[in-house]
Amino acid sequence: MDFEFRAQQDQVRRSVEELFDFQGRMIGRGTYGKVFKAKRKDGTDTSDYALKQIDATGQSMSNSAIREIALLRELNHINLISLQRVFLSHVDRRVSLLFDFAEHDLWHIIKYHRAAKASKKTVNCAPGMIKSILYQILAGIHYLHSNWVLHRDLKPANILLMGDGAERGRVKIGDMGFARLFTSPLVPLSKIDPVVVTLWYRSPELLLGSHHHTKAIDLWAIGCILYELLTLEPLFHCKQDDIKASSPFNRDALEKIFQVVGYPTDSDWPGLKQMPEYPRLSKEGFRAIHYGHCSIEQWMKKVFPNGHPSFSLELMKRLLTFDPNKRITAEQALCDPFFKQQPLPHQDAFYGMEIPYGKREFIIEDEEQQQQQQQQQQQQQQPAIQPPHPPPVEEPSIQITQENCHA
Ligand SMILES: Cc1ccc(-n2nc(C(C)(C)C)cc2NC(=O)NCCO)cc1
Repeated sequence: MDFEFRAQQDQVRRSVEELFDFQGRMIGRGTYGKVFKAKRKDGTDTSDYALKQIDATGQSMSNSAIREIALLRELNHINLISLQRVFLSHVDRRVSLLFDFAEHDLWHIIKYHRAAKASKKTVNCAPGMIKSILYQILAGIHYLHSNWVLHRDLKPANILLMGDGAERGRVKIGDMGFARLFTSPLVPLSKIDPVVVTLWYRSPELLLGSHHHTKAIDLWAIGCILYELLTLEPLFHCKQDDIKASSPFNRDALEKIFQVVGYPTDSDWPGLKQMPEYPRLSKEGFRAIHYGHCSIEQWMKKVFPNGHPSFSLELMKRLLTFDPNKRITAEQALCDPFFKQQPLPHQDAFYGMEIPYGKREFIIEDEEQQQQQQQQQQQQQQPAIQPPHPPPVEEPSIQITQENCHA
């Protein structure tokens, strides 16, 4: 090593601790390390950032940090989280990744609306909010898929939304990695962090043991997220899966899917019989006859007897198609007539409304204090009644441009 050059570099190289203030402002944590809300100390830039400190202790941590850096430095889209800087610390062998900060995410937004619904409080939302969020998710995933990148873990906690500011209401798809979380068994995870490993968004082909991760698994997850945005309830709600589950087959998750979508026929899904876990279906007692009356039409008629302005049954059916080869692609979904009908998808999902959601809460390190934090969170989650928001003024919506829709 050129120690003289290194000494020179150390003189000019500023550590992340010197440049950014983030102590005591943890907003997330996983096996990878922790995420903090950070701000530049020198005031040259008043933006907030998300600082991800990866404990590069083990080989696997370093590998995942390298994989994350290598991937994100190649990606650039307004609907994807963007990596701003990388800090490597020789001293504590730590890798710090600086991302743009998103004040909100769909896990917290849905939780807020569920709490409001439960306490019969009115929350005013812009009529086009769901359509805008769906369109932006599809645009980000279309970009990923165009670059042969799969997300593989799309769920509300990974759909971030920018708060007030230049990118107000913009979706930023991330991969927060909360699923691989260790923390004290004393404190139930679901109370502190977004949901741990969940099967609610897992496609039928994955549940039946498919070894091929395809773009279609992301579109199935988007169909599940759309339903949850519309109803505030997860569509395929089933017991959380044990992280170390030996087999991809999960009876509860499949039962829920068949109850909603119906049982797949050979013509629906010609490849069904070739799925590795297909034999377990009959062994576990699944019979087509049990789901003869089940279909998405039936299910949605029960949920929305009078329809819903932000709901397209056709698009939902195309997203929740059993056969991954027949499932709609992100590009096709962006061209769906649903996005050409009023209200058009606005670039600001919160357009025409005040943002009622609270700011991100800081996670207190000390366990004993975590209990206090939970009580505070539960008290604070009761939303105030929102004043009516100003009527929307006509502004350009997201242009359905050639880049998004090769109709
Ligand atoms: C090991 C690893 C972890 C996360 C990512 N990843 N992938 C993405 C996509 C969705 C834009 C492709 C985003 C990220 N990383 C993050 O979102 N990091 C922010 C806090 O964890 C990649 C690789």
